[in-house]
Amino acid sequence: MSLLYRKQNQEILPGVHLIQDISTANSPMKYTSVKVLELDANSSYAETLGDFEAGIVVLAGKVTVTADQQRFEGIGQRQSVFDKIPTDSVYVGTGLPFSVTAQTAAKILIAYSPTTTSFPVRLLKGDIHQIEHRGKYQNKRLVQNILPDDLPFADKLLLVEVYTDSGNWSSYPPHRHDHDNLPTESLLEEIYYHEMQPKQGFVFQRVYTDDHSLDETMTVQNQDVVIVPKGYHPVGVPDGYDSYYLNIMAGPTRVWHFHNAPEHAWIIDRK
Ligand SMILES: O=C[C@H](O)[C@@H](O)[C@H](O)CC(=O)O
Repeated sequence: MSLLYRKQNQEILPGVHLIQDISTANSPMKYTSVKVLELDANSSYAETLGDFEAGIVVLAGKVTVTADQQRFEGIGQRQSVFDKIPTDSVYVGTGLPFSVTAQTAAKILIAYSPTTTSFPVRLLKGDIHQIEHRGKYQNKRLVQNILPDDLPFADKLLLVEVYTDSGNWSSYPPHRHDHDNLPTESLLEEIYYHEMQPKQGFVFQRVYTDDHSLDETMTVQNQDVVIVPKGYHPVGVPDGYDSYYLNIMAGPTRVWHFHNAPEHAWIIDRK
């Protein structure tokens, strides 16, 4: 079973192009699903959620989102993820209908997690994102938190975007969060939606468990998705290219407590 899902490009509605669609139907994931859509200007996508909550992230362009009688016009803060400007998102609670209409050519990511617990629809403006500059030496990365565990606005979903510049590593030193052992470690599945700049770039991502029963190293390309049902999941970015990924995490408890691989934890302690 590969953990790597290559980008597709299927016009599912007039002007609506499906880039990724990963769910329990075509993956081993139980808590997380994702769609990535590219919308031509003036095209629309609509859906009614079943027993799922959703986070709609405006990766690029400007859109209008309607959900549960609310309307959020002209949301989206950037033309490319590599503008490194925190963007806008909309949280939609379980069982509700929503629509997205593109005002400009746009790209959206819809993250889903199963739940019957209802939270209110909410606009998550980019300017509330908590920004972090993590790492040192060659593991520096910029983290823009979209829906972190200290924002009590969702039942299961956690959303974060990470920028890793040329020659650096992220999700590094390797960590896992696949043991339901709070407060030490939480069990969270994870989905990585990747983009590269320039687009022909690639990154290496390894997903592996302590016993190496799972140990897959992938060459990941622009708009590919890597799923992390369990295990450590470091990302290495070759010289000359910059990496972006958006992480969707969810599990039994909506808290991010991770465990660093002990043999690599020294990386953090360097002065
Ligand atoms: O577990 C979270 C994901 O691996 C990334 O969001 C990671 O934390 C990003 C990073 O710190 O490099």
